[in-house]
Amino acid sequence: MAVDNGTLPSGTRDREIGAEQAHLDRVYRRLEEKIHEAEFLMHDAAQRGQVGTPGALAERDAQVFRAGVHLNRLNNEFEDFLFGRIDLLLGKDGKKGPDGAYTSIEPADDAIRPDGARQVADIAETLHIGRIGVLDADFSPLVIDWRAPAAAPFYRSTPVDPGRVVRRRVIRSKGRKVLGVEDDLMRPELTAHLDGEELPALGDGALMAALGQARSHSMRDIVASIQAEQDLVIRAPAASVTYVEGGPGTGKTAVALHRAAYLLYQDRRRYAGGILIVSPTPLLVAYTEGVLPSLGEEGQVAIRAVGSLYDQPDGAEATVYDEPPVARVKGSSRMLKVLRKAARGVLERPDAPTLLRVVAFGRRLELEADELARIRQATLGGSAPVNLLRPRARKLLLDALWAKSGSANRHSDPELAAELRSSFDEDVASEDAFLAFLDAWWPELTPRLVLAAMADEKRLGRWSRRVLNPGENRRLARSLRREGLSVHDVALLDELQTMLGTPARPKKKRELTVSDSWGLDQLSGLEELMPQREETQRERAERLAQERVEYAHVIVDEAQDLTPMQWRMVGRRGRHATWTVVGDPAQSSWSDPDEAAAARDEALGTRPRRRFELTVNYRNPSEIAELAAKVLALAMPGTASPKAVRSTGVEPRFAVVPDGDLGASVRAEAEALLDRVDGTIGVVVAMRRRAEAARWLAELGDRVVALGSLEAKGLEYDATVVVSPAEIADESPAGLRVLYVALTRATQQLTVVSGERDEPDAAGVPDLLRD
Ligand SMILES: Nc1ncnc2c1ncn2[C@@H]1O[C@H](COP(=O)(O)OP(=O)(O)OP(=O)(O)O)[C@@H](O)[C@H]1O
Repeated sequence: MAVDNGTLPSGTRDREIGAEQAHLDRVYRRLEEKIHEAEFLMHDAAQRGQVGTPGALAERDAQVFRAGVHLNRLNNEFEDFLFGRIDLLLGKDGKKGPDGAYTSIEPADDAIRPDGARQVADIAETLHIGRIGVLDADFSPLVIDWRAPAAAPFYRSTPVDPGRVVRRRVIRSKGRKVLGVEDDLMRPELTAHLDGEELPALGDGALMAALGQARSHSMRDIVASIQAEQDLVIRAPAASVTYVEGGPGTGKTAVALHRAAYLLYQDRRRYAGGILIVSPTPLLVAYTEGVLPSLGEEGQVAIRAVGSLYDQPDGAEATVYDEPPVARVKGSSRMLKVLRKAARGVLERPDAPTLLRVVAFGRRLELEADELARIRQATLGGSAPVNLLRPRARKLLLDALWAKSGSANRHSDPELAAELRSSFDEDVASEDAFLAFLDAWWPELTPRLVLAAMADEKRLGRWSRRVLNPGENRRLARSLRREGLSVHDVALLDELQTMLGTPARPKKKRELTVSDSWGLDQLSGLEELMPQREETQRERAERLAQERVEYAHVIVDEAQDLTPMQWRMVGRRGRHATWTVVGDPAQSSWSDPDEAAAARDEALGTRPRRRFELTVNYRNPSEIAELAAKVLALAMPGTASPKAVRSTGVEPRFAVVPDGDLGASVRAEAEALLDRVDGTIGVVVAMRRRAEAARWLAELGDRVVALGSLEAKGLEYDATVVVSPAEIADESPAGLRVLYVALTRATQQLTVVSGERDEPDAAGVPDLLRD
């Protein structure tokens, strides 16, 4: 095989790029034809509109909508629209699938022949892979959608198990221009010919090219370089629970996002119910938000931070992080018992009315405090949602007043007696005094109201007796008195919403949009180029959350971090869903992983699990991965680190700061890194130093970001500065695991800054990072 190690004729690269350019030109010509088809459709639809019957008008609207979306999409110049190519040997059975490609994975027995000492073969099929599929006018595939079965060998083939693939090529293009190609040979020993010419291989391979690129503040898709073990997860059937574990940088988040796009492609009808991706922080949501649109999927997927899963009526967002001891209480399933008592006990307010006085049948009737308390207790028996018990409370009040009125024995005839009772009820229940009393005595409760009541330490103490100790009770009440919602409060609010229930109200009918009226059945021909919805991802997420619907598939990223209460909240959104759960126990910031695992199992129910493991670290160079492994050995002895796939030759740097001068030193280290890397720099500090660190770095521009250790979850930077490992490790019972997360965020360079507390040695290496 002709490999480009400097020996290939100089024109080979230009010729190969020229061939790909010719193919891309052909694809664009075909796309232009499709634009004309779409324009024709719009024109035709406008004509139909003139007919004027309601049916014709609706049809016109639908057609104009579809054609408009279609045009829009086609007119967009996709970066990397076409990104891959595979050159394949003849298949075993010579059969073609619906996309026009041969279906066999294995080569035919005589595909490879000996030729003296060499093995030779002819390329029987060349497929181009892209973000969406495009068929030529004769239905031959010009571009295969990356999610189609025929594209799977592009990802699955390896030199150990090449199947029919001889050469895998990644094509770099921008708009209509091919910029370069990177080849990987799956059968390097083979001399293969295409159209009589020997097949050359150019470049160092696409993966290394992708991994070496500078990072920005948005994650990129990895569609051109998905690796075989990742592809297995992405294409796993969506039955029950797909469970994926892997260390830092193994591509769990990337795989989860590509899986969402794959599932939609596979079964759009099934996932019309929506896919929910739960992410640990708003920062990670912002970082990953662009990946699905780049894969051609937006509308059906909602990416939400776990702290904004429950929509506040006032649109408030949870921004506060609780101190670890408080977070531990709020996240624990012990809170369930406390919340149940609070949701009911909150009706006993100090300012609740203690006397009901009405006039009925000309008599004054009264119910006093102890009678009212008995009625409340009788109403609250059982576990029905409190807000739904108001009609029952009203009924029991009327019963008690009726008994007091002495009218029960006025008639022996049951019909007359019933009539009298009903006119009594009508009289009393329409009386202003009764209505005002009911509103004050049994108001409609909101989760925020109950949480606010729990801020009163004495009342909370009554509800948490024998569940929380006095110290926990005090800290919890104090945290609820503070301004702003914490991330952990959100799961409590969501639980309370379930306990309180929402009284039935007349429903506002959602406006029927064109895309709703146009069923998926009716799509034809052009759909490979069209998104199905006009809503953006964010709008869709907001609408789904507002309607509090359940989802058809739930993907949980950084699953190791969900607390038991958060698992309950997420579980309620996927009671009938299939699930993909990705995580790494070694990165868990939750202090009691066993309790969280039990809650996870409860949320996922008895659905069978299919487990996958990702084993290769694509983020950190080996120099950084080796340092992080020392903390892993302390945090989770016996756990294997993922293998780093590359090395940069740059060892981590250790800096020691005389106490008191931390800010200036950290700023100097970050500034130095600005010259050494092209992309972003993350400075990770203990949570309590977040605000301070933002001030230290304020003038360094937007390539530098200050992060609390918990906020660093899932993110990555070209370079990181980790400030005082000991401070991060001491901050919570899960501190060593949080430090492990902090140390594994860099793609190029790492600087560790230590203070006295870190006990650095002469070389500046802190105690925690020494052998
Ligand atoms: N096949 C691949 N080709 C190119 N880049 C890849 C590939 N797989 C992963 N990466 C890159 O490696 C980095 C780490 O991926 P990702 O963030 O998905 O890992 P993770 O397992 O979620 O990490 P963590 O557990 O630390 O959050 C990302 O920049 C991602 O784009």
